Amino acid sequence: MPNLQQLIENSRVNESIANKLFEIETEILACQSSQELLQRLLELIKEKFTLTGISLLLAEPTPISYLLGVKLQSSWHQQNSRQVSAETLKAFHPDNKPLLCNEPGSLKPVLPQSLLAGAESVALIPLRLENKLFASLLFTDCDKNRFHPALGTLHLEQLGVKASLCLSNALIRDQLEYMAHYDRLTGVANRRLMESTISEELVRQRRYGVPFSLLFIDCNKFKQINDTYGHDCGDKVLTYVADQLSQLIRENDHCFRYAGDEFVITLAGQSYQEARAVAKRLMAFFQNNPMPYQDQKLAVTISCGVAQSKGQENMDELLKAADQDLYRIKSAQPS
Ligand SMILES: Nc1nc2c(ncn2[C@@H]2O[C@H](COP(=O)(O)OP(=O)(O)OP(=O)(O)O)[C@@H](O)[C@H]2O)c(=O)[nH]1
Repeated sequence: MPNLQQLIENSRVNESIANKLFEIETEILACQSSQELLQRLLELIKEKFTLTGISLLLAEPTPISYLLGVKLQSSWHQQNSRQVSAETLKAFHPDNKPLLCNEPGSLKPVLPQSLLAGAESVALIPLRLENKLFASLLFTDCDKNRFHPALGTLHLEQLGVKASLCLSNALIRDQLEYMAHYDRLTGVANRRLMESTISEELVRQRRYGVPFSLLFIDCNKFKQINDTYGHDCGDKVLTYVADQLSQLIRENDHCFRYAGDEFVITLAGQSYQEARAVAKRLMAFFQNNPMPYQDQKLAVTISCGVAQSKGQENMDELLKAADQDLYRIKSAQPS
């Protein structure tokens, strides 16, 4: 039977842990995005619970790949997270509860190399989104007894549930932000984001006198693709075009879906001649690279109109000039 002194000491420890969890929850609730939340969560846990190491194991495929896609390549994710198959992760949490282990060797396949050296015991805490396992928080400690399997996991469960709830909130914000600015089918930015990008570029051009050009792009005979191969194939073509365009332009250029089969690319700091050269390069790429579709190669080609801002015109005038150039190019093509 624990004596009174021990009970008082236990309750003091519990209260201290509850306070730390409350502080973490309060801070992460204020985060504006899921990315900010994950970063802050890991920093706070490591600091408040003085862990040897901490990392994030992300279930692959993730239920939010369209939100995480690009972010996974960031240096933060490279250093602090790791993708693990959803099946492997699920096997650690058969009852959705945290896993404690002081035989870290058995977790070697999922333990990041950087944490392996100082790990004598490990805790894995499941994070869930809409009832699906999304990730596991991975804690390591140099004390073999810190995460001894015989210990209770109530506090870790609370941490997992609270972090999951806060993450769900942040993801709703991310999704709203994404829907407002990105095209769900192709993943490239939408017309709304295009408008603010062009406005900013025009201001920059007027202030610093740097050139600014844009391309107005249309897929050739797209209606025919839809009519011949079906709407799903048409959707794949649009995604293919958007992916290729995004990869073919520079980091500070941007690709937007304008409408239907039309895309706009902004070329920061590029003159008319340079923009023409980009247009030529993009059109040639599609001429030479038909889209793999089922067991065929589908001809997918584009036409590009070009316009350069001279510093006087507004966004609509600039887009109109590029559209007229596109019309001129399309009219010259054999039907
Ligand atoms: N599959 C699919 N089709 C779309 C989408 N949005 C628009 N469309 C179709 O895109 C087609 C565009 O047709 P047009 O503007 O005539 O283009 P086109 O056939 O490429 O004609 P040209 O530009 O003269 O070569 C229309 O049939 C639209 O229904 C979409 O998200 N997915």
